[in-house]
Amino acid sequence: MQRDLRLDNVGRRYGLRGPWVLRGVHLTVTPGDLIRVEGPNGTGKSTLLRLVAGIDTPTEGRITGRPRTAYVPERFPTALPFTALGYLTHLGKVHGLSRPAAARAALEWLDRFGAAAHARTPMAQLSKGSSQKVAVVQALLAEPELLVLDEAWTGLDAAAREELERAVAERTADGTAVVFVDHDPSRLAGAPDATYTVRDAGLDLRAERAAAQPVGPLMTVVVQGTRGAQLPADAARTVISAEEPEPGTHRVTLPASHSDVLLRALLTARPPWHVVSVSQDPPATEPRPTPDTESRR
Ligand SMILES: Nc1ncnc2c1ncn2[C@@H]1O[C@H](COP(=O)(O)OP(=O)(O)OP(=O)(O)O)[C@@H](O)[C@H]1O
Repeated sequence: MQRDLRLDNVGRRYGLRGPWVLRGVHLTVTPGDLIRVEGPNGTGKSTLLRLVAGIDTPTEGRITGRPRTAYVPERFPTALPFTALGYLTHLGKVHGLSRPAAARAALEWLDRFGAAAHARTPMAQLSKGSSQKVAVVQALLAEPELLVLDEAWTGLDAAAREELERAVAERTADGTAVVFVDHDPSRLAGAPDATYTVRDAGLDLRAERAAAQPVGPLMTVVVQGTRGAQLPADAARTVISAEEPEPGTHRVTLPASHSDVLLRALLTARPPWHVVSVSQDPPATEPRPTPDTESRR
């Protein structure tokens, strides 16, 4: 994603005299942003996501800076005359891959989501969960610059839900912007750069990254780099807090779901970083040592 997607004074209503579902909405999505959208049922979250995804146009206002976008809709059409693999290969070709490359990527993604066994199943015969995996894979396959996920975790099994969290962390670390709605408040906890609430047809900024209270499991990772080295940008993006207790040694805290991305970024950096320790943080009910007391030990 080269530049920002901007919604300027955007409004949307259905029908000439329908009530305004959204009005006066301003939103800027920058590369690598992870943005959560929340709000009660029927307030306009899906309407907003369809505008952000570019599959709907505003009744008033402007949307500029459209990047290459992929979208997982709240309801994915299943009655398509393809097998899962046939459908995904077709989409891969639409996104510019050769047929063999598209089929290979589709199979790899289906495998990652535990659905490789259903590759040759006609779409109309897939279970709800497998069909949702195809919905997610069609979006990831496109290697978009902006990924829009409307309740994409709904219907996935636990392993696939985790895999999607991992994929989102990987994509955002690579500069893809992700805008998502999910009914589970702990989804990607601690990771969003911003959380917006749709309320009274407007969009309120509820929390920015610095103020977000992570509630999911956290990890603490201690790493050593060369003296004076800054954490690589890809790694820094995943962390909630970081300190340098002594020169060259960094202690970072991050959502456990992002640890793979952090470790990969550190180990593939040039020169690579040395990982000293990785530990799951104690549950929030146990007192946690403050950075101050730790550094005095
Ligand atoms: N295609 C449409 N035609 C007419 N009205 C629509 C259309 N899509 C949405 N609406 C109306 O717009 C309002 C907002 O709907 P939307 O689906 O965007 O809300 P939501 O917050 O995503 O809801 P939910 O949490 O239930 O998914 C609702 O009153 C809905 O009935």
